[in-house]
Amino acid sequence: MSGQLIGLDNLTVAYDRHPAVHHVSGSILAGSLTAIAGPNGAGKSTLLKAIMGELRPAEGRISHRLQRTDFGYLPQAAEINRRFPISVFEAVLLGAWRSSGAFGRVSAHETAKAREALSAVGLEGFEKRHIGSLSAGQFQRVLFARLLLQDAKLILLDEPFTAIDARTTKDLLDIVARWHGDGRTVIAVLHDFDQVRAYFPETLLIARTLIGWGPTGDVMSAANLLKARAMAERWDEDPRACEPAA
Ligand SMILES: Nc1ncnc2c1ncn2[C@@H]1O[C@H](COP(=O)(O)OP(=O)(O)OP(=O)(O)O)[C@@H](O)[C@H]1O
Repeated sequence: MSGQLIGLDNLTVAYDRHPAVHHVSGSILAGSLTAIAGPNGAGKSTLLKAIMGELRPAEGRISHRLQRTDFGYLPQAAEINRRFPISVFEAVLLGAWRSSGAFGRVSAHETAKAREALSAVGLEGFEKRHIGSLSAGQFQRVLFARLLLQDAKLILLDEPFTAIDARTTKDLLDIVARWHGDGRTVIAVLHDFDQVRAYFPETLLIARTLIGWGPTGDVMSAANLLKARAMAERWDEDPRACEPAA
């Protein structure tokens, strides 16, 4: 692992002036594999979208030297429209736009790489299927194949294993490990603490404010998890409350 890839400096992100993420500072190191964990409504997806550049900071800043094409982003399943009339193979080839351009011709090399990516996610033979006809797990495999083709330096995954069966999750976690082994930087929003502990060396635990960020074993302590839960209970009592517990 080398130096900082992304710096967060006193980052606050808001919707209609209501902060969802408060005053987060820290570094994502190049080549790191980080889970973002926290209760529902903690600001995990908001933080990921801010890192992506999809949401602008209300306060503070995000610093990096990455190009737009260096980011690979997998949104939550609910945010993806599967009625788009394209085949599995076409969906995977969308990952090649970095080299082919949005309307460019796809080279034989990219076509071969798309086939390779489909094989890596266990979807050989699915090339012509319409994406709308796939199961949730099969579709998630397609999206991972697309990311494989994209060749991004930083890969951001928002709840990639929600509603995905154990076998598919294991296969996709192997791909995450492969990205990490290749030296890519991966950040994933996850709900399953066992997965976080088993596969992610670093964790950023958030409950609107940062609770901990560092080695997973230290951050996912009983005391920190209790603190996160207590903060979430406070929002349930008063949904507008957004300042951290003292
Ligand atoms: N587009 C939006 N407009 C207004 N408020 C939003 C918007 N998106 C999220 N929020 C609010 O911001 C807060 C953080 O939401 P976010 O989706 O980032 O949380 P999360 O930790 O990813 O939650 P979950 O685990 O439930 O997916 C929540 O109170 C949510 O209602």
